[in-house]
Amino acid sequence: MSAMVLVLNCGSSSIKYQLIDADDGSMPARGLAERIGENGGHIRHEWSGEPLEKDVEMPDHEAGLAAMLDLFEQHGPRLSDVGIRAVGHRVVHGGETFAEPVTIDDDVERTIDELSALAPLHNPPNLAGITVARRALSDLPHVAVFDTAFHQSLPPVAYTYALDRDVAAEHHVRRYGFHGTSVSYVTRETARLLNRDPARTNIIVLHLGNGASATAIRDGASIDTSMGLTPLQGLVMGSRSGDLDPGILFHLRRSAGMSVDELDDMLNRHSGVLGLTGVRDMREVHQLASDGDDAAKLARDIYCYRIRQYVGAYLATLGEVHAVVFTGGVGENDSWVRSRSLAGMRRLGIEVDHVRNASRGSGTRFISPDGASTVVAVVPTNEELEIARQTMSVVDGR
Ligand SMILES: Nc1ncnc2c1ncn2[C@@H]1O[C@H](COP(=O)(O)OP(=O)(O)O)[C@@H](O)[C@H]1O
Ligand SMILES: CC(=O)OP(=O)(O)O
Ligand SMILES: [Mg+2]
Repeated sequence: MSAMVLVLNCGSSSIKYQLIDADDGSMPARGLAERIGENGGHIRHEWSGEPLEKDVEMPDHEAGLAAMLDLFEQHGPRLSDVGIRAVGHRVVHGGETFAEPVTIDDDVERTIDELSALAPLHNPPNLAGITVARRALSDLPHVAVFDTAFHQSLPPVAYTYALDRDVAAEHHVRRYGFHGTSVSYVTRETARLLNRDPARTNIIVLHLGNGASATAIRDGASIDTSMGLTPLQGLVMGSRSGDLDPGILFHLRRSAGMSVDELDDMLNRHSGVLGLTGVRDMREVHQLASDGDDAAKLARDIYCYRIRQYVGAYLATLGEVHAVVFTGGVGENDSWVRSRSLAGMRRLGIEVDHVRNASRGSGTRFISPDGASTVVAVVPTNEELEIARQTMSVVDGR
């Protein structure tokens, strides 16, 4: 029987979708609907041959999903023809409730809704996608796969903030961690690359995309990670600040009169690389830097400095590290960031070979010298395949 899954990743103004075979990773179709709820809606639908580009106004996620299903019906592949088995949904926050993927029913939807307070940017659009997809594709099982699930193995010493414990307990304040679906995939791929049993492998995974995180893996399980209660903590990101002194918030509240919503918006949407430079894409930052822009040079140095500090922290946490792995759009493509982040760590067993690092491969590859005590590698992530696999594991009970 086929293992074909429709994977949906619904963001606040976009729907990313892939039709993907959980068994062999083949991907007959994929696409991206953008500018949902704004003017100038657009869908790019890729199936055999030239990608199809279409302008279509999508006032909400329901309209976005309807437009997507229309493209499948009109241009193919028709979902009824490909033997699709299930729909897999990316859900960012699963709180403490979900340590595993689950089949979605009304109760699960309600719980995801309740968790929106902990991930106001991510869970509401995830949920909107689920609600409309369950209605439109009502004869298929729908499975939620959570970014937080893989990090449920964190020990209390890593997930507990040093706050009033009663307040923290009442409001579920703890570190949850995100990007777990990606990190889980990359962990398994890395163990395979090293020819090691994942359950005996220690890895530092650097997922550097729009959001960015570092995770310490001991014996195949996540034991610490840089994102926290929300995906705002940790590394410097495209538009998020990452770590800062919480006192800054009180200072800006009192001195600049900024409201909580304004602070939230600034830290999540106008900080990080964007706040420092005016552009969010690392390629544009490099362009500015090579044109002599000092703010861009400083921003990329800060970006790499934060990564290196987390690598140092997780070396200390893990004691022994078999691999440091880069993934995500920046991690997979940006040799400058990789080399700058790990420069001067030879005495800690970490070294980047500059020829290997600079070579323009696109697949999984070592970038450390032969015989290095800690391997440095680039391992492209595939969150959609991981979501498809986890979805099928729920559907088939396998
Ligand atoms: N060739 C490249 N060099 C440097 N950075 C890149 C390159 N390609 C993509 N990126 C970065 O990757 C980011 C997107 O990462 P990705 O993991 O695809 O994002 P998402 O979190 O949306 O899945 C872009 O914003 C850009 O900064
Ligand atoms: C949780 C998170 O940060 O996701 P993304 O990188 O897709 O924004
Ligand atoms: Mg991402």
